[in-house]
Amino acid sequence: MAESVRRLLGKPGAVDLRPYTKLLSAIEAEEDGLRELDDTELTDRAIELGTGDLPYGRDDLVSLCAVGREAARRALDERPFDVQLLGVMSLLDGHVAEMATGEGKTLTGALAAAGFALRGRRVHVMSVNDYLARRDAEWMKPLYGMLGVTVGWITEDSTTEQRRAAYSCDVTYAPVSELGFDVLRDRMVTDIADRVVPEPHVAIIDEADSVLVDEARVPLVLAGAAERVDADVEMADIVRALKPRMHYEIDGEGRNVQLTDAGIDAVEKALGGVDLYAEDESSLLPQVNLALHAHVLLQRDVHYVVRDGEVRIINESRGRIALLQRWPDGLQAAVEAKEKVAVSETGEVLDSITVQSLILRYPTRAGMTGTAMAVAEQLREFYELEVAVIPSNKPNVREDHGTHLFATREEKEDALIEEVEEVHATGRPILIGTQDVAESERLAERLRKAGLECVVLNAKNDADEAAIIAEAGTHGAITVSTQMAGRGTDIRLGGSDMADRDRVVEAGGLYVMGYGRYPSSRLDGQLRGRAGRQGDPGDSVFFVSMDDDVVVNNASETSGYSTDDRGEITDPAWLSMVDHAQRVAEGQLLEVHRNTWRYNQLIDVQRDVVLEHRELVLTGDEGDRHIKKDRPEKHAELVEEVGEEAVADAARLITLYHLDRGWTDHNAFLSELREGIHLRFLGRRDPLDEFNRDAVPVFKGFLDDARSRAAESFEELEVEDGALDVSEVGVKRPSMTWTYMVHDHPFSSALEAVAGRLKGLMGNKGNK
Ligand SMILES: Nc1ncnc2c1ncn2[C@@H]1O[C@H](COP(=O)(O)OP(=O)(O)OP(=O)(O)O)[C@@H](O)[C@H]1O
Repeated sequence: MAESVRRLLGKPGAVDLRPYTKLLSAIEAEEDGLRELDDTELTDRAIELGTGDLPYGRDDLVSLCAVGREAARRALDERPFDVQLLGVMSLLDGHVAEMATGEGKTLTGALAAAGFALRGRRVHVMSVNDYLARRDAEWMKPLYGMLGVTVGWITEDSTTEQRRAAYSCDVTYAPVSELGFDVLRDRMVTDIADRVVPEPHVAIIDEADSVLVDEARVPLVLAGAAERVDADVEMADIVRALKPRMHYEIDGEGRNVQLTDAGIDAVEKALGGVDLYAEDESSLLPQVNLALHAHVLLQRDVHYVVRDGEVRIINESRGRIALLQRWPDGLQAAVEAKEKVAVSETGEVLDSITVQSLILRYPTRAGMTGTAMAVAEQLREFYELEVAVIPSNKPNVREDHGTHLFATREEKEDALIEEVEEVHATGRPILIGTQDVAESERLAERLRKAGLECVVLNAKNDADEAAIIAEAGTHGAITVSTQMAGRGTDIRLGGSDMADRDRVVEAGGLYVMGYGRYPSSRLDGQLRGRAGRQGDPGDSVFFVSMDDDVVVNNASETSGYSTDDRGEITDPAWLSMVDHAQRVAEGQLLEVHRNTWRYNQLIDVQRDVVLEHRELVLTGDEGDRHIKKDRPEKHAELVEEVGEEAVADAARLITLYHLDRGWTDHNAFLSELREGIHLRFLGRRDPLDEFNRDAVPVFKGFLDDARSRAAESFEELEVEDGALDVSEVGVKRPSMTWTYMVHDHPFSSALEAVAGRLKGLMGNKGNK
């Protein structure tokens, strides 16, 4: 079979592309006819395709692709390649299209969005940030216009009116977080007219693996009534004086830390001789633990940077500052105390939604990314999504070399620098991917000492990302970068203007070097994918040492190898051990994801019950009816004085208030319960069972409680100046709300990792 044909059939385990490839010649056959139409006729042709339902029948699908292709050619001066049309068809079937860097996912996504929109579906194209939401919407607007489809976009700064306008378009581009925050705010409205988000239909998710897998667990939070907590600087100073191993121990994966007996003694003494375990000191131990976590597990320039007097979290999978993110509860304040910066605002959590729950609201889901196959199992398990591996337009000629494994980090670094020197001498641009900010700075320093000038890109200067990446393909450039794998700017060979392209191509293209393997092969793949864009030449290679985190934390064996005189371990068995260690790390992340999902499922079920009831109160007379039944005399008395409508309004507001108040309190209870579960887990009971055992009965009386509280408040209502003022009976909504994302909590992930490990151990025993 010819290579070009085989490439179009698809990969084993992925969606079969044959039904799509079969249509390509029919699509092409329509092209000449369409070229003869004027623009209005072309738009009319697109609109005609709007009759009928989804999925498109064969002929309509062919016409849609042909019309879309012609519209893109006219509106954007880009004629979609066959492979992009394969992507469009897989998105329309609700799959995740895996398309390599630079293959034109933006256009692919837009054509699919238009396809859904023409058949009456509202489409939300989810981006990872404001910049991309706006850029992609504006870029694709002429195309949508020619297809008779309206498009809008939302960013963090959008006003309520702008949001409403954007949502009323057929296609709306928005960052995932803003969509989530709008959903949360809508859940709190007391007047239907204040809602902004329409009923969800179709989600097309850009960077799908990162959003659906890496960020799936991130809760988006709506908080109210901001308050300030004082930084516990004293506690931060006390734990700073503790010594590792003597006063505290860190677990093998660096996910948890615990005081030793000597540590407990030292802290008790430093606090003036208290007993940390005494009942009346029960708030002290959690504070010590928070300070200890902040001090030991969260490292500056690895997990966060301090910029402009603020602690800013680094997103692990993207390497960028995670805007709007904070650690939960006291942990954020503990890190701020550690760094001696002002404590940021905190507030009462009104409600939250995980990215995963947000996306599961959409009956139709599809996505695009450069790396999806590696998480195919999770996409199927959590979202019922299949992956369609779309071949590249031009064959990929990048050479992916294996891994060089060294005994120590020093030997790895020496070998890497030697290789940089050699490759640099040929003029090839080099991109070195590091794991964290501190590492990128240390490596850059060593390169400079060796006379190799380089540019560093990490979370500290991520604002310069576009400019740095644009020039990373310049002749002789050396760029050291943390995992800034997200999309945005291409690395063009020969620099941004490609002036020197021929010389760089001649030299062999971009040379990508990984300074250590990432905790997932997907991140490795994203780094490799920086080279070999659109058929460019390029190479990729990884340098690993036995003391890299991914090896130390996950390898079953770490001694007994032999090395050559440069310290390199060439035995293939040890090289496969590195792959194995990475798979163990991936497995752990999956287990954490699964566990969090299980917790959230129960919470989601309870939330749905509340929301369903809330909807009846908001849109109907449920609140008034209940109150009338529970407090008939008071009800009649007030109706007499102010009329039915005013009483029904007050009953609605009071009932909504008590439902929301109750939910906020229940939420706080659930998160406390979950945090506390790990203590009970030490008693070897399944934490999830424990959680359910406690969370279910507490929720049982929820609606009844809210109802009786509403009745009590109603009883106290008084008529003043001929009107009812519900704020007089304590019905006050937060004067302002604010939104943020909760960053992964080391406690719970530690707990979940332990749970996963134990389960693994038990499983192994069972197999013997
Ligand atoms: N059919 C086409 N013909 C010509 N140029 C195209 C076509 N499709 C896309 N392009 C161009 O290819 C470049 C990459 O497109 P885009 O940014 O959408 O890629 P991507 O797949 O999202 O890449 P990344 O993974 O880096 O984000 C853009 O400059 C775009 O204009």
